Amino acid sequence: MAMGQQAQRSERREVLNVKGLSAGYGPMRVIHDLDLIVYSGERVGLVGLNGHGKSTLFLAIAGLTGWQRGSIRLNGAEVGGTRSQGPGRYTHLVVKRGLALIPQGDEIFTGLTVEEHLDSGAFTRRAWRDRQERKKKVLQIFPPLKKLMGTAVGRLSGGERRMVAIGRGLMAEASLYLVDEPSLGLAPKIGKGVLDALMSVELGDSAMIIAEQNVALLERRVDRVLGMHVGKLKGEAAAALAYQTRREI
Ligand SMILES: Nc1ncnc2c1ncn2[C@@H]1O[C@H](COP(=O)(O)OP(=O)(O)OP(=O)(O)O)[C@@H](O)[C@H]1O
Repeated sequence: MAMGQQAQRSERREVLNVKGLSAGYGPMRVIHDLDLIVYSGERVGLVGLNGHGKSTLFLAIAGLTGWQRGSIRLNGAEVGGTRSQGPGRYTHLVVKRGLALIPQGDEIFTGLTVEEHLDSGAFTRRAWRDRQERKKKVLQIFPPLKKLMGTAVGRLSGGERRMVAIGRGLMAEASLYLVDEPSLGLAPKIGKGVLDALMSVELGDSAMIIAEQNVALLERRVDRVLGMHVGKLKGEAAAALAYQTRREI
């Protein structure tokens, strides 16, 4: 790592600090004793084959797995621990602490318009107050949505729906954005366009983790790529899965 980069990292804040996280569903353990730190301003890629636990890691951060244990600090506050009262019991608190989860499969409501979806993403008081400003930013990132604001999402193409789902996540006043498989199910050119848009998001003091099976879409465009294999992170050292790009500082 270059000296400048090292200095820059030491000044950066830990947005996410995961220690000893295990998580799963019923008797099945999917995540195994996982550690991960993500700093403010970082865009991190998470790659790995189907079923190796990328989505489960995101769900665990949001408190949505069947069970979990271990520490998850979001902006310095503990949001992890044992979830003995069922999935989702504390998710609203994690969201208040600064999490925006953009789940795999869009989770959109076909009868609502594009604008209603975007507004629904501005769920904190501050994000709601600033929603017009935030919508403008989302429309700069996804210009095709401009003409579709009054259109019901059920009438949109797959690529447009994905833009709505991601745009809704970006409406939150979040400091950690978890984006699960943004190119999934899209034609290659459309998927690349969605990834381009995610790369253009100005993170400022926030951070983003993008889970993606298509490594080529992340290559040289994110700060780090981590590989996920059978519920464990294969850090920057695993050449086949992980590499680090160096930004000009
Ligand atoms: N809600 C659930 N209940 C039970 N098992 C689940 C649930 N969600 C995921 N799993 C299982 O957990 C394991 C990890 O799945 P996960 O979705 O986290 O992997 P992934 O790396 O994100 O892959 P994909 O890209 O397919 O989502 C798989 O064996 C999957 O079948």
